[in-house]
Amino acid sequence: MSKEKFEESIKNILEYVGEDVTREGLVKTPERVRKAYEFMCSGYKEDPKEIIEKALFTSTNDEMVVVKDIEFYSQCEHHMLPIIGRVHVAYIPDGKVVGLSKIPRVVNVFARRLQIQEQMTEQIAEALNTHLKPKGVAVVIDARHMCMEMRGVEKICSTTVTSALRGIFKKEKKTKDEFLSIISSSSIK
Ligand SMILES: Nc1nc2c(ncn2[C@@H]2O[C@H](COP(=O)(O)OP(=O)(O)OP(=O)(O)O)[C@@H](O)[C@H]2O)c(=O)[nH]1
Ligand SMILES: [Zn+2]
Repeated sequence: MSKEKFEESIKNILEYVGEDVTREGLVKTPERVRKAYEFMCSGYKEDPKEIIEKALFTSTNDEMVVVKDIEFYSQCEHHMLPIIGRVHVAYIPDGKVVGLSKIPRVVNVFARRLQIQEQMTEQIAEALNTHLKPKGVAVVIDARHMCMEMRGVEKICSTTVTSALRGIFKKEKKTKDEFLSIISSSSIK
């Protein structure tokens, strides 16, 4: 789709809500919104395989690696309103570790799309499981949904927690419990 068509759609929305699209503050709004959407949906153009495989390092470490409190912004696919939260990721290496920064990068790939939280949780776990091939991977997301706060049911104190477990995290309660105890101190601010 062309940039012009996108911007025309935003003008239509502004008119629909009763705005004067020619007033000073709004003249550049369609262009600004387009650029914001290009950024917020840039994850569609990114490949998690490339991100992970670029920074794999041989390691004999086989203890749990946890990257917690990775903040993210996404948008729900139902209302296109923000989902704001934190992702906690753990894996147990099997001969290879991944560059630490690549984990938040993978989170961004899936956050910067239209999402539902359950799918985003699965996609992060699946990408790491497939391309890092660890003994196990665990992903927990704790998030606020603006479609449940700013409108609709209007519940501002409620957060949603989702998880995806693979390999040893699924099989061994001890491993899962260790992960849960490491992330238990985290909460959304
Ligand atoms: N499972 C799941 N549901 C979500 C997520 N984000 C938003 N939703 C829900 O998607 C549902 C869409 O329901 P609909 O009844 O079609 O939409 P609606 O009339 O706007 O619903 P209300 O939000 O209840 O006013 C709502 O219950 C939202 O809370 C998500 O990440 N996961
Ligand atoms: Zn929603």
